[in-house]
Amino acid sequence: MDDAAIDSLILKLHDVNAVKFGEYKLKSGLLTPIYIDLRVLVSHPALMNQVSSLIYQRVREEGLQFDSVCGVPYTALPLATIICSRHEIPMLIRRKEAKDYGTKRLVEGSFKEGDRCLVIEDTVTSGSSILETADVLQNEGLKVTDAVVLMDREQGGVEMLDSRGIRLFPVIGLSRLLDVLLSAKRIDGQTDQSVRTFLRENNTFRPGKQNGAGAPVPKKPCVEPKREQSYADRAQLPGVHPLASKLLRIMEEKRSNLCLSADVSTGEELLQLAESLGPKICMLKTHVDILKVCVCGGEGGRQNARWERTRSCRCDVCRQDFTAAFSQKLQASAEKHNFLLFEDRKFADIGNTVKHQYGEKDGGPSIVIGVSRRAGGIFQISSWSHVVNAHAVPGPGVVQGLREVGKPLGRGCLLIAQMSSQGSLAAGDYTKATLQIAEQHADFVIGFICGSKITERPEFIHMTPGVQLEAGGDKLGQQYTTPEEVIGRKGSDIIIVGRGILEASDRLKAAESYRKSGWDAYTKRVSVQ
Ligand SMILES: O=c1ccn([C@@H]2O[C@H](COP(=O)(O)O)[C@@H](O)[C@H]2O)c(=O)[nH]1
Repeated sequence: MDDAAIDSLILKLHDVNAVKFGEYKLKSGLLTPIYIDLRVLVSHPALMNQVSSLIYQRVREEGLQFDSVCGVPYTALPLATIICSRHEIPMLIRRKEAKDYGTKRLVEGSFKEGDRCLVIEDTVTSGSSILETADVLQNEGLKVTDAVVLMDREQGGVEMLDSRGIRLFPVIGLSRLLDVLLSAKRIDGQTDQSVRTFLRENNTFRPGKQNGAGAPVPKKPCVEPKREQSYADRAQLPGVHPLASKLLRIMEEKRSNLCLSADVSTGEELLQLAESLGPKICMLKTHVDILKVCVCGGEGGRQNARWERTRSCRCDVCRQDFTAAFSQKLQASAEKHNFLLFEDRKFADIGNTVKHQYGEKDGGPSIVIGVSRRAGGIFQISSWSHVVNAHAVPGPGVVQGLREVGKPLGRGCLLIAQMSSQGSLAAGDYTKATLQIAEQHADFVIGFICGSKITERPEFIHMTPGVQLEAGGDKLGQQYTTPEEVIGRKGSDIIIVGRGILEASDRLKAAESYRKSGWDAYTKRVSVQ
């Protein structure tokens, strides 16, 4: 890059107060002695042009290949617009929130599945804002492997993104900025030193890493490689939920991070799947409301007495599948083959209601307005399913209601932080709020349903649906990503696979392929990092 142009830009940025010294709060809440405020650029069109040119120069120098450009909202949006307009490159706009009318898209602009999108950012600290935008783009089927940033605060953003498969190319590093301001006597030696100390001591990824201004990202990381904790390590962490610990141990023992989504319509087939594929999986996910249930209320077999007693009809009319005996068989199979049961019920009501839907604390009948009623409905989920899940949309009360029933039984809950379906609204701030609810209820919430890792806290388990051996989708908006992508690049822990296995001609062989792909991606991840 043109050193003189960069030095001159640094001084101009200082002139317009885009570089401030004092005490400022970063997005993370951390107090910093230097603040880069590139929002002021919009009032200085000549400077905007200069910044955009230098960003584009960096793109060219690195020979980056892409089909479109997306600026991280909001400050980098006008920069991306100038670059795209000047060089006639298609641009995409990532919405921070989906509209509640019209197309409800999170990414505006035209693109095809698999198109490569280059991300542009104004300033990077930890890299989380770039990652957030990249996640949204990737959830829409775009490939994001490269990003360019004007100002790198050299606090671990490059390394963090590198660990998530995104190369970040900075135009200016903070050390270079300090050098220039010091030689121009814009700052004194004391300020220079205090900022450098702050940067050294506040690396958000790995302490001590300094990134040369404008230097290309090293092909190999020049920091000590950090090994990610294995499932077995995480199972032993103090404070990890006992059920999460059990699941992590099962995964390690069975060398399986595969959850089978057994979306079948008869109990017989479900039990047969549990028996035959049990050895390959760490978890069996059910939708028991797909199973045939009694439609005759016991009339069909004139077995009313039995129906009242057992809720089990088995007459020739309805051949009810979900019975107490059935759930016992399912539990026996889970015990025998060492996997957990997960009823994918997706609770989404107020605490008081979900408590009744989930079951009873003691499993007995409850009296409601003088009528004997068995809470938990016909499925009695809390009595047999180790894990359930909930949407965060009602707020923390949904978890509190489920916890009242599930915690005494040793059950655990997954919160739905993101969904695999196209146009899902569970993204961005919603995902963050979901994480907060989980953190506040970590004695019951064991992890998330999500597209990628949403927290570095190792006690939470990330489970990802929408997985097939080839990326793609179905006609109703389901989007598929591969096990390598989900486990290897997106940092999730468990792949949830349904039709990829259920529709295979040899289900056992298919389950073994998914088990192996998921496991191989995990072993690569824990040994490489
Ligand atoms: O975001 C979500 C949440 C849940 N699911 C469930 O996972 C399976 C996926 O089945 P496939 O046949 O592999 O598509 C299904 O039970 C969904 O209800 C999801 O797909 N996405």
